[in-house]
Amino acid sequence: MLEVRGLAFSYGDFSIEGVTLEVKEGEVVTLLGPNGSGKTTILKAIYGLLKPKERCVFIDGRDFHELPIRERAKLAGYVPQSHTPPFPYTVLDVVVTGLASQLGPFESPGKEHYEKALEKLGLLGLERFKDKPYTQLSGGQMQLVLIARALVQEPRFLLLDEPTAHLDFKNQVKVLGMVRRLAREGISTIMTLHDPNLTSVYSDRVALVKGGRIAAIGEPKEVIREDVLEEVYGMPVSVLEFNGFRLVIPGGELNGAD
Ligand SMILES: Nc1ncnc2c1ncn2[C@@H]1O[C@H](COP(=O)(O)OP(=O)(O)OP(=O)(O)O)[C@@H](O)[C@H]1O
Repeated sequence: MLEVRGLAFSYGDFSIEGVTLEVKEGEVVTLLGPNGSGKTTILKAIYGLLKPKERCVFIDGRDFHELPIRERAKLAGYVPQSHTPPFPYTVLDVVVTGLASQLGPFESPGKEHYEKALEKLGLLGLERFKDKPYTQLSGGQMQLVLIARALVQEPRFLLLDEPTAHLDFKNQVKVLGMVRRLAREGISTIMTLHDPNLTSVYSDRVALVKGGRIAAIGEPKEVIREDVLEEVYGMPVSVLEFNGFRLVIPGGELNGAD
């Protein structure tokens, strides 16, 4: 289990305060909230790219940020919103960099590492791009490659920052379907999303983030509610029930009037 206990972080004029959540084995937890509410900051602070004010991230009771880098890489994989490698790597090389922490200081990746990378590219339908320069891919293709790079580590916890942001509808469903499939294998995901409908369909639990704090947390049916979403987004919404899922559509006037 991954536990975040009272995470606090400050950029100066923006603070994260008292973020507490638990992610069990095979659970998918989504951070949902307005632009600038702090979702990416929370994810980066959990992963340790930003340093929280106090020790606050524990996996199976062990302080995650204190563990050696190799062990951390086996436990958690992080996929940023975007990433530009410093060299014109091929797609396959970018995926192999996900294994960097598993190699010795002067060790080059071997056949088995490339095979593993190719397998993860296959999972995302990207084998045909393996020799293409990563920088020549579309935004959505780059995002899928970054997911493959995290998967190649075979971590127990995946931290995905807006994994569907640049993806067409089919690829959104493919990536989130993969997140669910991994969850069945015991791999947990914490991700940020912007679409309350995808959030409702693919999450076990949802944390609504507002102003650097968790405004509400629970199963989709508990928090994807008109009163909660109206409070968090400051706009009218209507929530419908369909096949057991919560579907959110804009409320009020559709011409933009409040
Ligand atoms: N490097 C930085 N230095 C200073 N302030 C920052 C930095 N990165 C983000 N912020 C500020 O922190 C706040 C939260 O940003 P964050 O990226 O976590 O929000 P978010 O909820 O992920 O937003 P979005 O949905 O737009 O991606 C914003 O006010 C932002 O301006």
